[in-house]
Amino acid sequence: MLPLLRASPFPKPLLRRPNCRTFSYHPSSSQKKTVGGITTPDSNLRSRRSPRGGGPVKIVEKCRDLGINSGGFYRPGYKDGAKLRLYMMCLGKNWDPESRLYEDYRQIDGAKAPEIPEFFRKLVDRAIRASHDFLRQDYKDVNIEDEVPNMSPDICIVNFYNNSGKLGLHQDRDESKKSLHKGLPVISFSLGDSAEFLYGVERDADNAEKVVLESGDVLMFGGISRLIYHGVSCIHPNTAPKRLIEETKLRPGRLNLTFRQY
Ligand SMILES: O=C(O)CCC(=O)C(=O)O
Ligand SMILES: [Fe+2]
Repeated sequence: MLPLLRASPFPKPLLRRPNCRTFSYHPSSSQKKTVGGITTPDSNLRSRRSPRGGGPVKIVEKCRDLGINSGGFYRPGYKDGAKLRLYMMCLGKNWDPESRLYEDYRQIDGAKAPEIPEFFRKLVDRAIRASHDFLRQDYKDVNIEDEVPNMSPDICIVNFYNNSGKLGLHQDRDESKKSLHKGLPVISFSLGDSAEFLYGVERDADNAEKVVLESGDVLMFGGISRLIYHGVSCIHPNTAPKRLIEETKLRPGRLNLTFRQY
């Protein structure tokens, strides 16, 4: 269970239902689907090894490398002592699920957060540009900068879910007021097994929208959707691309990287 959320200190319009939109683009099926509230553009994350050196294999290898060193993966807990159903590692800044604060040194072992690798930042940049191209092409009436404002990530939270992993509905709202007010997007990369991702204007899992995030999908929520409730209801076992597993020996489960700007 997530701790109770405080009343929002942020302007109401960020949560207004009529303006919530989702654009979802699944490059694997060449299908463009509008599902209402968030953006998932083509990310180049599906190509085996991107020519510019930022493909999924390299991301998994980098996360593994960082994950076993200082500041690497651990199983975080909430205030009430319950453990999250995932392993987490923070890059750039540490985020503590118990206090909901960003800190230089994490509570569990005093480790400093490793730097965000430069090629991760480049991938984020490319994903933002891809989403702008996508919006320009298919949603001529939207203001691109309002929908997906540009941002430069200084936080990356890396989660690893095994096959029984999940994450309750929550808002990402611990970044600076300025960042939230501007609607700077949360940009999420999914690798490995697919996940059922829930989202909605309210914290109500029964009535939340659903989208399956596959390996290689990028999902963004910014602008008016920045404070959308979201979570992972389940992982679909054995759905990771075979090649990715063969090349990385990634264990069963799902790796997710979310980037934000504090
Ligand atoms: O794993 C995901 O897709 C979501 C992760 C998330 O919401 C978070 O880290 O705040
Ligand atoms: Fe989140």
